[in-house]
Amino acid sequence: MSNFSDAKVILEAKKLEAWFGDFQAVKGITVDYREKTINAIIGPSGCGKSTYLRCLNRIHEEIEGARTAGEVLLEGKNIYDKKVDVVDVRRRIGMVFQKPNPFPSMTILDNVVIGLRLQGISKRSTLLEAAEVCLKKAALWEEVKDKLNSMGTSLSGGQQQRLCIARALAVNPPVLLMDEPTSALDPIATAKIEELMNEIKKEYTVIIVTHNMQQAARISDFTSFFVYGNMIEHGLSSDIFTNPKEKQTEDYISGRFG
Ligand SMILES: Nc1ncnc2c1ncn2[C@@H]1O[C@H](COP(=O)(O)OP(=O)(O)OP(=O)(O)O)[C@@H](O)[C@H]1O
Repeated sequence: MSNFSDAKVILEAKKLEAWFGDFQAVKGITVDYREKTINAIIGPSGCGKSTYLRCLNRIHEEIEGARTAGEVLLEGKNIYDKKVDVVDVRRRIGMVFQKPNPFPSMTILDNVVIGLRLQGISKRSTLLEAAEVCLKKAALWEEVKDKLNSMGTSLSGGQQQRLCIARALAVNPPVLLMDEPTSALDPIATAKIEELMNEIKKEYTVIIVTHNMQQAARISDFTSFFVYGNMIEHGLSSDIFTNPKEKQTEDYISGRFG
């Protein structure tokens, strides 16, 4: 099995810290993410996984009283640099949330192409072509191709989540963050999303928070194990799930802790 040592590093967290007021939720995380890999983050509830993920595209700072320290380098450039445009950061590091959140007043088509429209693309044929490509990548095209003008919210939960994935992919982000994207879905919808992740990783780097260790083991190339804001262990998923270095990781994956 590949250890991905030839793959280019696309995103790096360096001594990344996060606070809510005086409470430190993320405590100095340093890690590299390689291009076209799936990276899982696992750990007990409340250990800072979502907060850490939200620091990787500067969404954390939107919460009142929240702040960060350290650096996140996207293709070598610190996204926390004062000169950096936050909107551009969030375009290049996309996000899919736990609960599917299609824009309620928009059709399926408009949901997918909203990011392109905001970039000034208005030609209908270009938007339709882009929508088809993204909906195919999100494994939703066959189910919606005859009803692109129906409301996004008319779809099932699993379809809505795939619509949100298509929407995130439309602006071609090199990195896609996913925060428990299947936890609100049934096993069939979950399996569909796991399948499409193998397609997504041909072009994108994915960082996914999941509570489901079988899911992490099945779909990810690398796994990080977090406890109380610290990263206890990070490595190839094949090692973490079969031969972890740290006792705490072993206890967690074997269900003795957390
Ligand atoms: N808006 C907030 N204000 C204050 N504290 C918060 C806020 N959001 C999260 N926290 C705290 O920060 C810590 C980390 O929370 P976070 O949601 O990142 O954990 P998590 O590992 O993603 O948890 P879970 O697996 O349960 O989703 C927790 O102690 C939580 O109570």
